[in-house]
Amino acid sequence: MSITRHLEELRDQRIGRIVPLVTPALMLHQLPLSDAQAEVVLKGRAEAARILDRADDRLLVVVGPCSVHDPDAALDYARRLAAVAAEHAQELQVVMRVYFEKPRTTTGWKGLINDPHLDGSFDVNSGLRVARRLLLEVLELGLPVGCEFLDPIIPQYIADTVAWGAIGARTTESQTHRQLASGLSMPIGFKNRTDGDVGVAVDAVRAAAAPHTFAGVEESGTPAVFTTRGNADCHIILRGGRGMPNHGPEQVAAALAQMAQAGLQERVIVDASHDNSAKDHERQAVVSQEIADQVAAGNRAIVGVMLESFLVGGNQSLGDGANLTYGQSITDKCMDWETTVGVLDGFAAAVRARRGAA
Ligand SMILES: O=C[C@H](O)[C@H](O)COP(=O)(O)O
Ligand SMILES: C=C(OP(=O)(O)O)C(=O)O
Repeated sequence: MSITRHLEELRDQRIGRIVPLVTPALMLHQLPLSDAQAEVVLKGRAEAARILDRADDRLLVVVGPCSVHDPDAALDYARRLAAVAAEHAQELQVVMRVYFEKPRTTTGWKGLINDPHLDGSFDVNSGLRVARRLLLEVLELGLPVGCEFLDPIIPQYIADTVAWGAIGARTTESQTHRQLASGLSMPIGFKNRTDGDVGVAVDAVRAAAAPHTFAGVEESGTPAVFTTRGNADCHIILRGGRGMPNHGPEQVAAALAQMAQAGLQERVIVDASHDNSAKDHERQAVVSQEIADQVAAGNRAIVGVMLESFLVGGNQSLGDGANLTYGQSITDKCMDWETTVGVLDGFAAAVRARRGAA
């Protein structure tokens, strides 16, 4: 058997297509951060870290669509959010959820970077460009952004714009993602596992705090061995699991006890969506109130909340990508804008009450 034939039969047996990908360096050169935008990121990261350390008694509020599928609608949302964030700046640090990578339970649309035209054409080069442009536009409004990191090379294209990051429930247990978090420049929240297990998120926080060495891709696109310094700003996010919530006082206390037992700072972000609201957007406001009540009663370990919110409530099916309702999610159900404003008012009032109780 010839060597060529040998290789043909050995390699890429299940690869259908390979398309060249723009390098991170080229994308950063074409879409650079301005000084003002960089300031928003740096300030956002520093404020988030101070809140996590309880040196700042505000709440970190990560709020925005489940996923971005229409950059115009996301920017429209960002403009409204920037105004409300400024109103509540004394009580809340608002970070907009600008999520481009969707982890799926089985299959489904995997986000704007993976399939920006929403039609299965998987134009990842455009997806990265559209995503980075939107991130810069949101920063231009003075609003820091939060992203979930899923694919381990995507941070090279966008991480410089991100003030706070998440590792999702499906990847919290993954060594690859813990290593990635250990080298990321912003605070990272680890969700509890989809079955509700909080221990894996606690383990993840410990793992990500340590230095790691692993293979990755440099800004130039060259493969490289990275050695990280460890990320001290990691924390857990309670999102419920297997249809059951874990945002109540007992479950929050139990999660904090697990953290203390592991020698970690007692601090937690609570997600009002996902299994804490049974993925029902109308329940999110109720769950938010239940979280706000704990804050108002003096719980200082609840340092932040996560909300899924968009212009229009609920969600819609992507279908063939045509005739979509403007401003409505194509992934998880979101609270509508008016409800979101009320929920943010409620969290700001809870922070004032907590201060009063201190
Ligand atoms: O938050 C988003 C979704 O819950 C997550 O991506 C999983 O979605 P799926 O179960 O619809 O695939
Ligand atoms: C995917 C998400 O959540 P989880 O990992 O908790 O399912 C999300 O917040 O978009």
